[in-house]
Amino acid sequence: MSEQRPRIAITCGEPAGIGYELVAAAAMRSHAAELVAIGDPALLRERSRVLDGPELDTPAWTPDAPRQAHRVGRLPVDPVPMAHPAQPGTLDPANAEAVVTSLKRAVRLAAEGQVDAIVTAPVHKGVINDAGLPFSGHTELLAEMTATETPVMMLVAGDLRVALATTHLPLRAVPEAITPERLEAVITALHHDLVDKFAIAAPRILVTGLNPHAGEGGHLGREEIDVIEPTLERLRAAGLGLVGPLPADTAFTPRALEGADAVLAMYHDQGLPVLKHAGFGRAVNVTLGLPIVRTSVDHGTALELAGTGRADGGSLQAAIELAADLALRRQHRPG
Ligand SMILES: NC(=O)C1=CN([C@@H]2O[C@H](COP(=O)(O)OP(=O)(O)OC[C@H]3O[C@@H](n4cnc5c(N)ncnc54)[C@H](O)[C@@H]3O)[C@@H](O)[C@H]2O)C=CC1
Ligand SMILES: NCC(=O)COP(=O)(O)O
Repeated sequence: MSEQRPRIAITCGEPAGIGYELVAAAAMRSHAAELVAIGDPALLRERSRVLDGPELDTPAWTPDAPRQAHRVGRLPVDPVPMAHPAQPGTLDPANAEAVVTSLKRAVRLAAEGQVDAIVTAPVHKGVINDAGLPFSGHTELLAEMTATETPVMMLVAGDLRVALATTHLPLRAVPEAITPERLEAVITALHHDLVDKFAIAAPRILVTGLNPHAGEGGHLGREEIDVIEPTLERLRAAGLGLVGPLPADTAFTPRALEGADAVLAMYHDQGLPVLKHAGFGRAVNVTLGLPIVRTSVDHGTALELAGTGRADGGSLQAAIELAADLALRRQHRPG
């Protein structure tokens, strides 16, 4: 089969944040993939002026455009104009609808096969909700739009992969969200995509407990005994390589991680601080369990850096590279 250069749609994210200038900076580099932005072309040009070099060229793009190689300094844009002129560092709920429209357009393009992957720059969840648009995160929106019951958020920094059993929930809602059904679905999706997307033949997954010391035999919480351990037992019987539930405080020590392909943490701030300590600036957020390829950066909108040209584009670069790899792997999948 002949190899087709992947076409990647990049959403530019919150217009008051660093997304637009990072996307413009990415377009100033060469890529093995074709890049198409979805967002406000005038804002991309404006933010490209804070970077060293000439202004970005932003021709209009439509899905019927022929495939072509990326050209440094040129970024075709599927235009979604902002409602108000965007100011770096100043959130404006009037622009939230355009942000969400860009995302939805990207998901539709991927679902229809017009693009091979999507990469998302960071949005500001708060301002989207302030605008009256209920929004917990890309992960949840992607799941809803693709009818995916159990999306799995996984961040990757080099060899370290950290997936989450729950995503954007208040901490007090976490224990009751960790049901046997949810845990089984998350672990099954994680195992499946480590095999299918990351070509790991027999993944070994470390699973943390929820409570300190993994519950200390039931004296510090019973979720390990009542939910996690029985679920792991069932899945081990089905052949999955699972270790745990492990006390989370030592699950990420180099010794515990030896031979592990991923760690499944029970909630956002149990797993992600470790991952970001290890690889902030080069890590990638990838959503597993979806019928489309989606990667994203490891950081947020960094409002205080917006418009300065000083934000680090390493994670966006890594997200583009991983999206291209995953899209190519899909092309080569039999059937
Ligand atoms: N994928 C997404 O859409 C994500 C969105 N967010 C959103 O971002 C907003 C702000 O979140 P925060 O917790 O403040 O995280 P943040 O990542 O925006 O900022 C945390 C710290 O890291 C620095 N930083 C972030 N990105 C950087 C970069 N590229 N180069 C250099 N320094 C960088 C910031 O200056 C700040 O000191 C929130 O609304 C959150 O929901 C957060 C994470 C991911
Ligand atoms: N901390 C990662 C994060 O919040 C990104 O979430 P999402 O918007 O990619 O679902």
